[in-house]
Amino acid sequence: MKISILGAGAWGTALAVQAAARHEVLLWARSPSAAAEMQASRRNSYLPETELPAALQISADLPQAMAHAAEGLIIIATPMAALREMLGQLPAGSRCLWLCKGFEAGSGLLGHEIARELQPQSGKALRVGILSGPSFAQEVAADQPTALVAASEDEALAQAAVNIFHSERLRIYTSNDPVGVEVGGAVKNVMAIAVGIADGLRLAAEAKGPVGSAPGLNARAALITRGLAEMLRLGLALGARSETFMGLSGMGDLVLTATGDLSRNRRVGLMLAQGLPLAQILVDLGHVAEGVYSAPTVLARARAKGVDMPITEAVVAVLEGRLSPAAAVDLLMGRRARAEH
Ligand SMILES: NC(=O)C1=CN([C@@H]2O[C@H](COP(=O)(O)OP(=O)(O)OC[C@H]3O[C@@H](n4cnc5c(N)ncnc54)[C@H](O)[C@@H]3O)[C@@H](O)[C@H]2O)C=CC1
Ligand SMILES: O=C(CO)COP(=O)(O)O
Repeated sequence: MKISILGAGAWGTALAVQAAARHEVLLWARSPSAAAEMQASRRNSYLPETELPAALQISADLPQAMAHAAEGLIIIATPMAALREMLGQLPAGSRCLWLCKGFEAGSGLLGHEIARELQPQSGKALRVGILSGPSFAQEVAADQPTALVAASEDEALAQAAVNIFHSERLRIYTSNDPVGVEVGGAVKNVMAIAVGIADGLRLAAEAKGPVGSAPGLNARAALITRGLAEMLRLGLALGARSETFMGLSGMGDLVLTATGDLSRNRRVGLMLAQGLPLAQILVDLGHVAEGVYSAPTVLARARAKGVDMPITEAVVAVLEGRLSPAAAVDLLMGRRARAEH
């Protein structure tokens, strides 16, 4: 199978390395100098520990990448901000899965909504879906066991993802609930920032001496659980099925991202708790942290549907500098008592 992966960040590169063992894979980087550097060194600075296999083709030529997989599969591995641009350039009839997790800033749309918006304009019958789930790029590149879910209204496309990627190290499940899978991927990033903030406050308190009333492990479990409740509420309001949120793209990815220090979104929260300014955090990170861009749109869509998302609201207030990390925790703890569901 010929596969083109558009976007040579950490995740696109990890999946390219995995797939290159069994398929003819071309990895597209938007920067010609980055592509040339990868070609020469067989390394990518976004995933520095991983050697790029000799069989992996690298190119900065987008038409060439599109043509390579005209009869195969195109994977969009850019940040969410570039998904619309990439979808808009797909040749008619392409089969495409994207890896980005988030709501588009500005429009507030999920990936499948953007794809739907583009279909009638271009007259192209695209076949699209999402590949999501708990998957740190570094672990996938290192061949560590991982499970993902391929979601599409096109059952044959989700099945194609299984045929292409399923292996002893990478299990691919299918889902016909793209709304649920996308809401899970977008909201878990916001919750990872929230948990990072709480954990960061605890670490800062521990460093100073007796912990006092700083958030502890109880607070972490509470944030993850109530974060899942927010994710579920928004998902149901947008038409998702509840069982999707108990799966890999919901609870699975939420637990991974909220607790795993490889998460960039969690690291944003940890650094916010240290009092670092967001602009500096984003520069230091060197990678995309989608939750930063999605949080306001998650909140806007929740408000439009009358869905209560207090953790998301607190994260947005911290990101916008309207609330300190400590005040955000106090605000969440000070909410009136209510039934759990
Ligand atoms: N890194 C991970 O473990 C995982 C990431 N994801 C998702 O995959 C997406 C990509 O993440 P990463 O690869 O980790 O990001 P990254 O920050 O490592 O790399 C981003 C890449 O996208 C490129 N890029 C940025 N803007 C672009 C544009 N307008 N057009 C084309 N390319 C552009 C950058 O040059 C860079 O190569 C995100 O939505 C992320 O949430 C999903 C699962 C796992
Ligand atoms: O989506 C991810 C793991 O499934 C990666 O999370 P971060 O973007 O927070 O690193």
